[in-house]
Amino acid sequence: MKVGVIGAGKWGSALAYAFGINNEVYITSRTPRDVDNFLPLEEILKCEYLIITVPAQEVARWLEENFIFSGQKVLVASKGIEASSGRFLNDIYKKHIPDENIAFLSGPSFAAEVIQSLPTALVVNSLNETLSSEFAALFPPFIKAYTSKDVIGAEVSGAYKNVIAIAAGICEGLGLGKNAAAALISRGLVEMQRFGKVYGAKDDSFVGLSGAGDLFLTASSTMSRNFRVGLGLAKGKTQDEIMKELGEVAEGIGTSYALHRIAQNKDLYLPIAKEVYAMLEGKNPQESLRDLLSS
Ligand SMILES: NC(=O)C1=CN([C@@H]2O[C@H](COP(=O)(O)OP(=O)(O)OC[C@H]3O[C@@H](n4cnc5c(N)ncnc54)[C@H](OP(=O)(O)O)[C@@H]3O)[C@@H](O)[C@H]2O)C=CC1
Ligand SMILES: O=C(CO)COP(=O)(O)O
Repeated sequence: MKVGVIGAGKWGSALAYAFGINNEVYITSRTPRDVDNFLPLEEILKCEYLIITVPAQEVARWLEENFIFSGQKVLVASKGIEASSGRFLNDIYKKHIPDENIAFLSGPSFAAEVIQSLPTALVVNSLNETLSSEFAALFPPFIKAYTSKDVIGAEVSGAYKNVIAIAAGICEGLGLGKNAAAALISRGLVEMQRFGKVYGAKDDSFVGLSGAGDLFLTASSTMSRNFRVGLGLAKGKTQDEIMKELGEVAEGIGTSYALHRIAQNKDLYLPIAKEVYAMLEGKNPQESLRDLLSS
């Protein structure tokens, strides 16, 4: 099968490697690179299957300026909610790609492990079950691919866990201990599930790979960029300093701003997301964690 990957950052490169095991894979990116099978975007758009890894905060503009739909089957592999509008990715993509042609990838998947062929299990989420199965069949043997119709559950899980990972990084950075981390992560899971319910997400997605699976991974490891954002905040670094050091995308930042916007508009109680937003805006992390964890 001809698969085109859009975005040659960490995740796009890892997915190009993984899908390349059983398929003919080509890759493109905003910045041209000297890597195998690199093609200009207009050539990639001719592939039957597309995997898009453009970050959530950039994708609306990218679609407007670059994407032409011509029947491609699309797997969105990014995770996040647009800060400037509070829109989910499936809302943004709707304008450009019909529901039956689009799927969303979720589950625990550090690019650095996927590119070493280390095993994991992921979920392809689409309203079109045939499309999910088609994408699931393209995965290499070291990735067990499940399918689900709960697009919104996958989206909320993938985006919200990044915000909880920032909180967990702060908890670690402040040396609050494993009990506090476990308390924060499990409350984070409940918080994202409660948020997802507002949008009709299914409980199963939160207790499975998309929710708990990805949350436990991201909120407990320095391999996570979002966790490292939290470590930086705990050390008193500013958002700008942290982003400069990181040099990669940390979607939890934009998503925290998106959740703040949504919580205000819909009058929702999102205590951990609220404190992460406040810390990104300069609140003292010790004060924030005390507000979260003490009675
Ligand atoms: N890394 C991981 O382990 C995982 C990441 N994800 C998600 O995948 C998405 C991408 O992450 P990742 O690849 O790791 O991030 P990186 O920071 O490694 O790469 C970001 C990618 O986005 C592209 N990009 C950035 N801004 C624009 C823009 N304005 N227009 C077009 N392309 C743009 C970059 O292109 P260029 O470099 O050519 O400029 C690059 O390919 C995120 O949503 C992330 O949450 C999901 C699961 C795992
Ligand atoms: O989504 C991820 C793993 O599933 C990657 O998380 P980070 O972006 O925090 O590194």
